[in-house]
Amino acid sequence: MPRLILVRHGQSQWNLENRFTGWWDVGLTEKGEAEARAAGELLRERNILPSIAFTSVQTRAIKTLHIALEAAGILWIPETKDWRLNERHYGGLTGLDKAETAAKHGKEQVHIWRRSFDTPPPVLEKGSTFDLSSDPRYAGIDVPQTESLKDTIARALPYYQGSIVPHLKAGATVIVSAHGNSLRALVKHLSGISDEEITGLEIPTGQPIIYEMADDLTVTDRYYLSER
Ligand SMILES: O=C(O)[C@@H](CO)OP(=O)(O)O
Repeated sequence: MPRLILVRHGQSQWNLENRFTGWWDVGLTEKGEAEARAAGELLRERNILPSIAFTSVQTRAIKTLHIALEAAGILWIPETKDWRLNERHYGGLTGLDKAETAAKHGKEQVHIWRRSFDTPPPVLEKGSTFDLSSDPRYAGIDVPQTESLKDTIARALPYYQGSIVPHLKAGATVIVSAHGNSLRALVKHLSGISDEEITGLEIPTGQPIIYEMADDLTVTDRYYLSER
C-alpha cells in the first residue's frame, strides 16, 4: 500500500537564533542533526523504509534527509531535489530577529505575517543582502520576493501531484524532507484542512509524520511515528 513519510528538517541555526529564515540557506545545529538521526533510527526500528526520497534545494532539509537515511541504513535510495519544496519565502523579514520584529511592529502584525493564509510579508528588495536571485541553484527560476502560505501551496502542491503522486500510485513508500510551510501545504491537502485551520497547525522538527493510503491514495491513517 502507498505510504508517505513527511519530515520537517531538524533544528536549524536560525530556528535556534529565532530569525526569519525562508529561502535563506542555513545549516542544522547539533540538536538538529541529532533529531534527524533519531528520525532515521525510528524508521529503521519500525521497518518503515522509503524506497524513494524528495527534498528541497535547501541545506537543512537535504542534510536532514541524508542523516536520517544513513541512520535507517538506506542512504542509497534515489532522491530528487526541487525548489518547489523550499520553505515559504519570508521576503523582507528574512534574517530579522522574530522577537525584535514583534517589539517593533507589534505581535499581531508579526502573527499575520507568520500565520495568515494569504497575507505575504513585505517584499525583499532586489539586490539586498538576502536576495538569492543570482544564486546558481535558482538559475532559470523566477525567485519570489515574498510568499504567503497560499503562494507556497500554489507551487508545492502541483509539484507533489506531478512528481510524487505517480510513485505513490505505484505503491511506493515515499519520504519528503522539507520545511514547516511547504509541509503545511501538503498536510492541508492530504488531511483536507481549511484555509483558516491550517494556519494553527505547527509541524515539529525532525518528527516523521506517516500517511497510510489506499491504492487510490485515500488517506486511511495519519500519525506521528513517535506516538505509535
Ligand atoms: O523562519 C522560517 O522560515 C519559518 C520556519 O522556521 O518560520 P515560521 O515559524 O514563522 O513559519
